[in-house]
Amino acid sequence: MAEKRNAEAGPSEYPAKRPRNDDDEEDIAIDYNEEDAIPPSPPETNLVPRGATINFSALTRKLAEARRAKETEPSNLSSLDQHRRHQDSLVSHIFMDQDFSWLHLKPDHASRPLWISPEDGHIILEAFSPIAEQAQDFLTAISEPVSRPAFIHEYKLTAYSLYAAVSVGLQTEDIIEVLKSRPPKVPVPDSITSFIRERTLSYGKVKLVLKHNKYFVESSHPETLQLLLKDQVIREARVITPQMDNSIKAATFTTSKAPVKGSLVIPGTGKEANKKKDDGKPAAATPADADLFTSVVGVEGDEIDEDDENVHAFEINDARIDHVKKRCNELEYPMLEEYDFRNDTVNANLEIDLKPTTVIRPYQETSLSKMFGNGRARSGIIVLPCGAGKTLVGITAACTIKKSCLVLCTSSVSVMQWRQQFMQWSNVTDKQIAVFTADQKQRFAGDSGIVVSTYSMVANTHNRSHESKQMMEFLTSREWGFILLDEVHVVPAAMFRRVVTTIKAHSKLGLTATLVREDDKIADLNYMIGPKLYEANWMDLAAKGHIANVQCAEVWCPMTPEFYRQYLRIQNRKRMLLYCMNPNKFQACQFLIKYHEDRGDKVIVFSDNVYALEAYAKRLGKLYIHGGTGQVERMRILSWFQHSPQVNTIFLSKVGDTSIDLPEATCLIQISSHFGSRRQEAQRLGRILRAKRRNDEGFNAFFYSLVSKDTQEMFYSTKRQQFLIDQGYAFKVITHLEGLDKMEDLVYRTRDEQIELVQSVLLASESEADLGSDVRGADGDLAGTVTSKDFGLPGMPRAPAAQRTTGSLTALSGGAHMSYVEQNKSANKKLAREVAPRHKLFAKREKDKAAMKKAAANAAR
Ligand SMILES: Nc1ncnc2c1ncn2[C@@H]1O[C@H](COP(=O)(O)OP(=O)(O)OP(=O)(O)O)[C@@H](O)[C@H]1O
Repeated sequence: MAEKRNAEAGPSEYPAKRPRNDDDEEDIAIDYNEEDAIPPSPPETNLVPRGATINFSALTRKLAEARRAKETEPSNLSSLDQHRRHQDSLVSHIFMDQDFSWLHLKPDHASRPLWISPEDGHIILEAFSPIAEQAQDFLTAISEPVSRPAFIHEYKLTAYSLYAAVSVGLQTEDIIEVLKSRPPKVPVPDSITSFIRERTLSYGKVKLVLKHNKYFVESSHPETLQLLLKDQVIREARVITPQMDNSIKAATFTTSKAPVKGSLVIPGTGKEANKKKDDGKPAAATPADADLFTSVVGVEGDEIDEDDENVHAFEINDARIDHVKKRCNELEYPMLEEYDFRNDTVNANLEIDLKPTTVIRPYQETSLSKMFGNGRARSGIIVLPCGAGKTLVGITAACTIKKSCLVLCTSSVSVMQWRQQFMQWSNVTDKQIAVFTADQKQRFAGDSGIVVSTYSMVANTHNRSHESKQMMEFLTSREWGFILLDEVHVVPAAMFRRVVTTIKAHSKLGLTATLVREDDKIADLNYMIGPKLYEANWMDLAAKGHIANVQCAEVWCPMTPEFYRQYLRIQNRKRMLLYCMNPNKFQACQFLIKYHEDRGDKVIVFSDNVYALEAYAKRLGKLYIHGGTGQVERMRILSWFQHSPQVNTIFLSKVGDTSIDLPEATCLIQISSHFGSRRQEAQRLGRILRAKRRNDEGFNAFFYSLVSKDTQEMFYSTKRQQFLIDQGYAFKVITHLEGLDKMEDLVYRTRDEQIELVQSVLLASESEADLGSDVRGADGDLAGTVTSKDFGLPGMPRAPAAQRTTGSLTALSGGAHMSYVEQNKSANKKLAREVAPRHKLFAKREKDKAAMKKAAANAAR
């Protein structure tokens, strides 16, 4: 369904201009499809005023009465009786089934920061409590953060979060004990303790370990292995060697087990969450941190305590791994994957280390301690905010494992960045690191090394060139110690499956900032990659100066009468073009650019809609980059933006959402975006979180979303902000920009100009309204022309005077048409079968192209 909508939404930038050939298929489109790609039109009635009235005095009165009633409650009533009794109280009808007044507060509840819902496992934390920080560490380990604004945080206990907790070494009784002890204001409801017991009983009891190139199912609970071996699928997959007899005791053999070094402490409990395994050293904010880091990235073999007594294992056949994993999942004994890399003598070591000058930050270290806490590499996902340095986390992990490593990312730009960062942070040599992209198919020298590639290059199974086939053989025929999956959330699960099963890797690490999808596929990652090992708090990192403080604002721009009339009249996609091109938005954008340029900020303006992008950039005299802008031109513009005081603003289409590292940027203005995508909003914000000046005193970065008032855009805008609001960002609403009216050279000031603008929008073809349908660039007619011809920037190399074209040879020969539905491969296949509709599509495209050329000519006039 999501794919279908996506196809309807039009091709996204990269695929739209690339021929359907494996060698050009390295980039995957930034995919904001999922449920909100082409969402149903929101009802205009959803544009509700933000301050509904509540009768607080009546509510307070009723609450006081309820409190009085509770104080007179006989104490020997069972909780349930009390519950029922309160259902009849005056306040109950207000809170309905959310009336939890029957849960008695502990006498010292004011100093306790937690409240746990007995019904759905939601946990509320008072973030202003003195022990909130430690409680937060514990809560992020056992539950999913739902929302973390400044004062009150919300978490949720889920089966997956408990799976993750167990996987990083927490034990059932420890979780319950910590929860029951100091923090909660109310006794922990029985429903919660039994949920935790039920869910953690089997989780984490079984591990899949690759040792000496053999797979073992390992557990410190022999009865669990016995139970598994009763299952036919698992029994048949087991390898029986002559040394083992048939009893489980003999069939399992003991193996080494390392202590867990990281731990979680709630002060006052006197209890560490993983006390049973730990040596008692607290993990956070103590001098032992240095040791912890050593345990993470530089463990010597003899630091591991051998505890051969308790761990039992049986070997399973390599070929049956997938079956066994699947079966264990079905039996509710999901296998944790751990790689005992130091005992792997079969795979060659890779002699790489972090450079002595590389210092990883505390949160990077903590995240890695979750992966390497027991001396082995656990597979899973680390979630860090945009710009927080996920790349270095991945590189440190690779330097710890010291085996061949495959890095997969989303675009060829990222591939080059990963390679460059490996060179920057580690002592890896040129010969040890290779890239596999459309243009370069390198192999590393020697037995071990690093390959950086894209998901598409590895997952693609069609139309491979001879060179690519050979490269794939190289990748699939060997055993990888480590696979690093950058931006794990963007790849549809089907794609993951192919990548994860094609490549034989001992351990997997997924990195992302936004573990959200609008569909339900995010849960697949638990099975495909592993549990979430760590998730950082954005606000904490901002407070500590690791990422910038950002002021977020939504600027409401009223539609001009001419634009609004057309907006109400038109029912097709052009409505979107109308709210993007609203003259008041134009003016707000111009004003904000000027205001921030004058303050010394570097501004990025984002527009998903390429028509609007070009129109704004040309009218305001700024440089722009979109999918059709050639690589050289892109690099030139980005370099001017970074180094020239004359280029302080650039316009970017969604090609700039991810992978563009511009630490100079300090202000973002969003004029058009992809419907309700929460992920895109967060990734865009990420462009300014890495601002170089973030540690200047009182420094703030700025993020503006320009929204045309009383249009669908307001609905989408609210939805988009949700992820960031949950991370603690507050969006201010600006309804009036002080000083805008007095601005000189304000564009579209007169009614005539505005009417002319609305006419040109109406003349534009409907396809111009597509988000990211960057076909102009594919035709090579407009991309980059503003940058090379319209701007004479003294002191900068001038682009050649000749007309630029950015189309490839394939495009010239007509092959580019194939890329129209590139993003949806199954749809491509379908189209290939259905000849007639394909012709129609081509005919429509020709029509669109002609209309576009006409519009471009109009715009140029
Ligand atoms: N420990 C560190 N010391 C110094 N600089 C660091 C450290 N970690 C990260 N950085 C810098 O922070 C910036 C952001 O890092 P990186 O690009 O890895 O972020 P990211 O989390 O991958 O962001 P995004 O999700 O937006 O791609 C880079 O310029 C990087 O060099």
